[in-house]
Amino acid sequence: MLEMKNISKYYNPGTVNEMCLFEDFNLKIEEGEFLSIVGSNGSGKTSLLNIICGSIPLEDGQIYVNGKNISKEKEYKRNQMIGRVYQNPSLGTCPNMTILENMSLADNKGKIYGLSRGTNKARTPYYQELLQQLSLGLEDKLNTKVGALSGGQRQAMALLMATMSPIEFLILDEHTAALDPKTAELIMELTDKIVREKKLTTIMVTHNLRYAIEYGNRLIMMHQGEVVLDKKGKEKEEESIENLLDKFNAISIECGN
Ligand SMILES: Nc1ncnc2c1ncn2[C@@H]1O[C@H](COP(=O)(O)OP(=O)(O)OP(=O)(O)O)[C@@H](O)[C@H]1O
Repeated sequence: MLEMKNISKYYNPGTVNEMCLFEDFNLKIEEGEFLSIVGSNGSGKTSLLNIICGSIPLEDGQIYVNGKNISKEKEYKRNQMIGRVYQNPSLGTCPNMTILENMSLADNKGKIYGLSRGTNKARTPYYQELLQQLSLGLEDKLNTKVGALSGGQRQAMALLMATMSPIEFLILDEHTAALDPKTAELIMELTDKIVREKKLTTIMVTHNLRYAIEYGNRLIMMHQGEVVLDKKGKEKEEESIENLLDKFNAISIECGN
């Protein structure tokens, strides 16, 4: 379980550009939950993910994982229990390395030789088996540089690589936003399959309201650093794109947009 308690986050603190994004923010994510996060631009979605991953500092508050306070843990340490997939497919893979080398790198995540370029030949059949599940034919292109793959193929690999080592949390930061509709659909189906198989606690930021409704078992909407809608279970199942759009409109009107 992940718990964010009394979180305060300021950007540019102590300067004329100081901006308070989160003030006494609280969020609890249960083990095995698949949480979709939607919200207007600038509402704090990516900052929230960065706070969980330890990529940005906090002014105040604590983050607990299964009761353990990890607020002071460095990003690289938290990365051992977190798999993250970004909007840009290049960020989750090394374009100058081959598919085999990338798979090996992900396999070695968290180990002392984790940044080694060398590959463990004995693991090759296992990597091929994993790649086969993508149904993209990548298992036959092990020596192809990842930079030569399409965005969709790279994102499928990024997803596979992020979830190869044992992790507690999968963090998806608009991971289908840069893909064409058909490829985005494929990546979402693949995401759902991996999340179910590995029973991963998942946090997905998306601007795609249909994906937010269709996938996962909890949906929150953020606005100006606050959760303005939180639906779980049956309530979430009954949620519709129209309702979400109405909520978006209501928020915009409140803001005078
Ligand atoms: N490094 C930074 N320095 C200063 N302000 C920042 C920084 N990063 C984010 N912000 C501000 O914090 C607010 C929230 O940004 P964030 O990127 O978390 O929003 P978001 O909901 O992910 O937006 P989007 O949907 O556009 O990706 C915005 O007003 C943004 O300008």
